[in-house]
Amino acid sequence: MKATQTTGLHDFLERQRWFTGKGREFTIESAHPLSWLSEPGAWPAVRVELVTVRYADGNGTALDVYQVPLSYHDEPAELLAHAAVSEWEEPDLGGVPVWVYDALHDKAATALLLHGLLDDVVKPDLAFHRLGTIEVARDESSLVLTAEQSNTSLVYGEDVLLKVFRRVHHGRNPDIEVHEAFARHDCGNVARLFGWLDAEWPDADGKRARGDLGMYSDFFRTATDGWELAITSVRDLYAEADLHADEVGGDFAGESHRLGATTAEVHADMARYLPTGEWGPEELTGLAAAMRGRLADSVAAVPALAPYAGGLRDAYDDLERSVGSMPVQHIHGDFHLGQAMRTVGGWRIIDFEGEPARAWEERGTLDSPIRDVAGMLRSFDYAAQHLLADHDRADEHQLSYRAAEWAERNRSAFCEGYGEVAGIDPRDHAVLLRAYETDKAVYEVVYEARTRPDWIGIPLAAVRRLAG
Ligand SMILES: Nc1ncnc2c1ncn2[C@@H]1O[C@H](COP(=O)(O)OP(=O)(O)O)[C@@H](O)[C@H]1O
Ligand SMILES: O=P(O)(O)O[C@H]1O[C@H](CO)[C@@H](O[C@H]2O[C@H](CO)[C@@H](O)[C@H](O)[C@H]2O)[C@H](O)[C@H]1O
Repeated sequence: MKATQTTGLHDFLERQRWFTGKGREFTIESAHPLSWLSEPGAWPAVRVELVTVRYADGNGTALDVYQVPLSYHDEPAELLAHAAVSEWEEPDLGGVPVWVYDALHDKAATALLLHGLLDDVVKPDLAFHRLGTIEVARDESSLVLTAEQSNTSLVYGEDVLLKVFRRVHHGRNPDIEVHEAFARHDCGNVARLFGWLDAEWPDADGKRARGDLGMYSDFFRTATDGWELAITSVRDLYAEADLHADEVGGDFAGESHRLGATTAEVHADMARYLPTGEWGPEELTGLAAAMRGRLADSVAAVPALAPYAGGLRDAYDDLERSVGSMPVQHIHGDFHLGQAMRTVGGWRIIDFEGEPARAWEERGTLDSPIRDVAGMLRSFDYAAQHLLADHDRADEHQLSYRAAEWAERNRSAFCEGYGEVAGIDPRDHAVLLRAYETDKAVYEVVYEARTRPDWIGIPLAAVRRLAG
């Protein structure tokens, strides 16, 4: 690879929100091009590069593979200046100078990603898979969604969303796995899957294997996400200093109740159509050990956790001692208010990729649905507390009291809604719920320390409460 291509890709990655290696020293190990999506001789020439990044830390053994769809132009494309990657001489295009852009911002290139699906395109190392018919015009142009995220999503017209996975892995992507099972069995509550793109590329040992690159689904054009709705309700409550949560106009408890019911339906469908299992004492010991391990790593990363470590470990000891056995199944894995979209037809759940910090091999493994319930309960706490954290008002007794009241009301409503569908209120699994909530709050302390230090007080307050 020419030095200019390496440098260009290196600098481009560093500028991207989805690049998880920001702040770490890294080199571009290789860039593996997949087949051209464009016709020979056509400009722009378009293909996906799979870029392997090697990090200098961890003895230089840590590798990530990023998907970078590129469009190569034979002259500068002024309208794409914001999406410029670099310029170099491209050997696969006869060595001519090319101006290279992020293809996801280039409408001529994204058209090929739509046509690939509509025409069931198959190339030696990549294939588009379509499920049923899709109501979309061939010439519908695309827009990149601006929401902060770890992948890149495009919307074609008003109805078709293409989520391009940035960090790619061999094997099935759990987001596609869940959406495919739901689509094949006609389940509601999630976006309808229209299809996906997968590809084959060599891994670090040179072995070829397949992995998923993108997922096409329904776009909820008029939906608002649960986090936005919840914090509007919290703002209303703070504005009405003398009223209780159930007395103000923006009371959210009805929505929380319905979200609980929807969550239970999604869990029931995952249990029906995807693998399930049962964990006995051995697996529960393993689960408690994993939670203790995560706590130890987190204390090392964020020493502010240390005073609570003993109390937090009690939650894991209780789990190991008293749970005995439990059913496990596919779950969401990173469930919070931002993963629930309120449409006119009710709540829809998105993004089944699991926790971003979790090793890929662990994602999509079976777990208790109580982990998701715990995730959402933590989210109600966040929604209630975040305005106090933003304005440094956590010490105002009256507001803190109101925040706790809002969180409790909505956590309760969610559990009741869940229990009405599942037949058992998740709060009846108190030991399990406490252990999972503790595990999530510990994860959040590290997440906030790294990404939003001003918010670290939110999970730390929960840690204090959970440590007893
Ligand atoms: N089907 C959808 N309809 C409407 N908006 C969506 C849909 N899926 C995702 N979004 C929007 O895109 C954002 C990021 O999506 P998500 O699947 O969570 O991506 P990531 O895995 O990168 O976090 C969401 O917060 C939501 O605002
Ligand atoms: O949405 P992602 O899969 O990228 O999840 C990560 O980012 C979330 C933040 O957006 C983070 O969630 C935490 O903050 C939320 C408010 O912004 C709150 O509702 C969640 O309860 C809290 O955990 C999530 O943990 C992280 O994995």
